[in-house]
Amino acid sequence: MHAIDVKDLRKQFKVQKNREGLSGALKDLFKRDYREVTAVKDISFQIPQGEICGYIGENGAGKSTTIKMLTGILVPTSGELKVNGFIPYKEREKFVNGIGVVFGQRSQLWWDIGVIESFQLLRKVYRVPEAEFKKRLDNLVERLQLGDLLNRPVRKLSLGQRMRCELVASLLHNPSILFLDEPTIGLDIVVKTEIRDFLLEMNRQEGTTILLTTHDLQDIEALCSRVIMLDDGQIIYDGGLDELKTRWSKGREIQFQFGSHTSLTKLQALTAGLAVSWTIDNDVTAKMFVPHEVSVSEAMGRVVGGAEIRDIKIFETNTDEIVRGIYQTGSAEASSGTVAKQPAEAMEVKKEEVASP
Ligand SMILES: Nc1ncnc2c1ncn2[C@@H]1O[C@H](COP(=O)(O)OP(=O)(O)OP(=O)(O)O)[C@@H](O)[C@H]1O
Repeated sequence: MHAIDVKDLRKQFKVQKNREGLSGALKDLFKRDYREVTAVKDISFQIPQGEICGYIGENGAGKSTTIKMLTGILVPTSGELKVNGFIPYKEREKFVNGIGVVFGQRSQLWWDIGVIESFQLLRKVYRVPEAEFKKRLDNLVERLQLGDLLNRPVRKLSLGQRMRCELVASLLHNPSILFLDEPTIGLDIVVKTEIRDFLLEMNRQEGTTILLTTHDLQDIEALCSRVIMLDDGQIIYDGGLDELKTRWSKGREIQFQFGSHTSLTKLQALTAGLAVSWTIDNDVTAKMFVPHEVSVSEAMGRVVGGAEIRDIKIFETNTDEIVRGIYQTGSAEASSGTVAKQPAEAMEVKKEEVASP
């Protein structure tokens, strides 16, 4: 059984149209016009147990709407979804025991009471036996170094401290799937690193499945072996991070430090016939850009065979730049021919939009 199984999932919202001017406002009072916004357009994917998958896309791509459907907050307009074998919006009571959720911009802790009291309340909500709760809490408190924060009210915590508490809160009932929506937003690099290390360790030790939405691609680099990219409600890429880099990076840059004075003419002569380009940094340092269609080893071989080399640096492809490039060009399908599908014809909203509590 997959941890998450989604087939042709779609979500449409009815949004009220506002007519212009005073007469428009008056007309709106008597007869409202609506338009439909399709936030998620018939997407399909499966996530096996124990995987950490990044779910990325520009603002408004449909990430949060998907997470809300997966966690039972929203009812899909059409399509199928199963999380831990349950249909989230139908079987909520059984379902919530197996999942943990952290929304980076919203707290699940009570603002004015001590952290430990919030945890105790959550223990009751999830019906975790006291002994099991204590064992789990001690372990999480140690791993996330929360010791002296437990008695403070949440409103007195820094963002980093609160986020570590949010993680503990989401894990107290030992869920097998964790949904994280922007878990490192606004945090400094030290706390971000602590949280990433903790998540990795938990995934390795306990096999927790994690679906992570983030705008911080370093989160993805640090944690995810797989990434699903959304654009305008559709999946435009689903695969490995390395493959994403290879497929969309334009090439590699290699910096050489030479043993003696060099020049553009000399370097171009060395790589004559290859479609590489050179930039001179100073008398002894230059960068060679090798596009994908040219073999890196052949290009390097030519330079190494024809000049005295002191040092070579190969620059890693920068995921930020690649992903931003894909966003800017609109749909990545244009350049890749990956998963993307055409949206189905608009469908009527058949069910309640928001799941009943
Ligand atoms: N309750 C709602 N009513 C109407 N439209 C909505 C509602 N929720 C989301 N939308 C619309 O659906 C689209 C997808 O929104 P969603 O919040 O899922 O995107 P996102 O990828 O999570 O964006 P962000 O990165 O900004 O959080 C947007 O056009 C948004 O305006």
